[in-house]
Amino acid sequence: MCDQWKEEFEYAVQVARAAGAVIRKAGECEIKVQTKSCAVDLVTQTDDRVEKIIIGSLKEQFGEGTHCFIGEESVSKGKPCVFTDKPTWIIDPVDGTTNFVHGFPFVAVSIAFAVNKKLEFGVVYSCIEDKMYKARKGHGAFCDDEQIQVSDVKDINKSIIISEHGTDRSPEKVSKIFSTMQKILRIPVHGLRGSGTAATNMCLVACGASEAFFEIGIHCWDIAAGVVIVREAGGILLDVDGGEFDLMSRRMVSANNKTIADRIIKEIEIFEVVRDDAEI
Ligand SMILES: O=P(O)(O)O[C@H]1[C@H](O)[C@@H](O)[C@H](O)[C@@H](O)[C@@H]1O
Ligand SMILES: [Mg+2]
Repeated sequence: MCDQWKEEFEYAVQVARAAGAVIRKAGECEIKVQTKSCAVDLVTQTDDRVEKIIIGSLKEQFGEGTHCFIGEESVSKGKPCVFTDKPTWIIDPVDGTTNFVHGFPFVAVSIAFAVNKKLEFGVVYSCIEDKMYKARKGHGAFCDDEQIQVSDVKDINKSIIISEHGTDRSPEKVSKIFSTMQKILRIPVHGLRGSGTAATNMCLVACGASEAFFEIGIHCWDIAAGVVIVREAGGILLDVDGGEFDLMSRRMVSANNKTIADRIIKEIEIFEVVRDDAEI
């Protein structure tokens, strides 16, 4: 029983590695860029192609009927984002599409698996760096074959904090995001960072390179795999108001410990976002 989902986990690692190879290869050719919700929300043929490869191989391996799939590109094409109790794969084929387009070298494949709405495992393949982050509930978190752990820093003044500004550039949101960043810088913290991929940002918290990553506006596919990796590395997840973390809420603080999380939360200026599972 304790080894439940081991086969799915190991297969997800293989699929993520193969998907990463496709992304690397595609990055060597001309990239045709299109936009989704706005002029800075980029998508490429590679995003679509890689999502089809991942979902296709998972369906072939585990059968179509019993497993459900939430994939960034399928949802952006109108597939409802419904999170049920059924075994569900949550996939971001190319996390860091803007980085991919620009040759900025942080791009990740993110694959998570949940049952009864509880995340069982997560795989984040940072494919340009060639680093495979993975974690299964109760089995620890790893980068390649090395076990990873969050940092033990409790003093916010000795921390590096990660955040991102996302693709919504409405003046009210941009000003809240930057006001929060200013307040955090002035605590002061050692530094503020952002890799351009939420999945990778979470792995940076999990391996102790950063004490916390927070963002409002991310989607479940950006962070689902990272959630398991952070938890299994000893870290915590909270909502941006300090309440319980909710995968569909598009709000998240991941941190090495509660002291750091609470201190960051004090500074976050919250703005409204539409939930991933909202009925539209
Ligand atoms: O590259 P994506 O899969 O679209 O994910 C991005 C997201 O769109 C952006 O809002 C976040 O700030 C980035 O950290 C994501 O990973
Ligand atoms: Mg993403």
